[in-house]
Amino acid sequence: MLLEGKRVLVTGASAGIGRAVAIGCARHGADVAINYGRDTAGAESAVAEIKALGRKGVAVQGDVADPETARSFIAVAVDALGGVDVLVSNAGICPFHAFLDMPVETFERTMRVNLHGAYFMVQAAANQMVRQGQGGAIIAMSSISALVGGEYQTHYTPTKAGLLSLMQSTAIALGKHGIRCNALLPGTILTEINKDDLADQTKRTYMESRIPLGRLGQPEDMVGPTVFLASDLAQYVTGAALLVDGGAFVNLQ
Ligand SMILES: NC(=O)C1=CN([C@@H]2O[C@H](COP(=O)(O)OP(=O)(O)OC[C@H]3O[C@@H](n4cnc5c(N)ncnc54)[C@H](O)[C@@H]3O)[C@@H](O)[C@H]2O)C=CC1
Ligand SMILES: C[C@H](O)[C@@H]1OC(=O)[C@H](O)[C@@H]1O
Repeated sequence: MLLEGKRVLVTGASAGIGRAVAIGCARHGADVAINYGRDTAGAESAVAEIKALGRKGVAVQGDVADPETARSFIAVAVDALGGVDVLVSNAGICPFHAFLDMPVETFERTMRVNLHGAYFMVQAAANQMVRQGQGGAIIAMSSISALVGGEYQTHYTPTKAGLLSLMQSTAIALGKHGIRCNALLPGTILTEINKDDLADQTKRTYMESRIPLGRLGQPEDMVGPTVFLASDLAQYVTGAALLVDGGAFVNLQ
């Protein structure tokens, strides 16, 4: 039980990677609070799974783009779990769109959810960890897209590069408090975020062909790397970036 006694918060955890990670952390002994956007049924079923594992669980609705959401999420989590040891800043959107006619609203919303939202969450969780005085771990769900581009992701990839940079700077700012900050860089993981994009069978086959391990990722593939970075096994790991992509990034030819 690598996370026994730890209080873990995960944003955007009603579905996809966040949900798998939240339940996976509970499986490794953590009590878990989840933030979610709109999917109350998904959030409630995730909490039910966490509780079925014998752990505490609580779900808090809120749009991460609103700074107030971060304050209320941390407050409810502290009330329900007694404190915060780990934050997984995971909530994100990727509305695929061409660059030349990118709507201003799509650009701004993607920035606000993915980057501003993570900034507010990381800041609020870090302040709570500093108040507790016991250190902590912060993990941002960045992406392989922090390192490489995407034709229909010109609004999205900068947010993922921004998250990687945020973890590097907060690792420096928070090291003195014993708070570790790291970025996970998933490759292509099969979730709602890319369901429409990968419905194009030609694109899906091409993406699969680029992966040395021979398959696209599943949300469960993100659990082990998250648990590791959240756990004391990673006690000397901060400011790091961990690719979880089946080898896609290094596969030039
Ligand atoms: N699926 C993939 O291939 C990859 C995903 N990622 C990142 O992983 C994270 C999770 O994505 P997936 O699980 O794939 O997608 P998903 O669409 O299945 O899940 C996204 C989650 O974020 C929540 N969310 C969206 N907007 C929100 C908001 N404004 N406030 C609160 N919650 C909100 C959704 O409710 C949902 O629970 C995202 O940050 C994404 O950028 C990174 C690399 C690859
Ligand atoms: C949503 C995309 O399929 C996914 O998002 C990322 O961050 C990956 O790089 C993939 O492009």
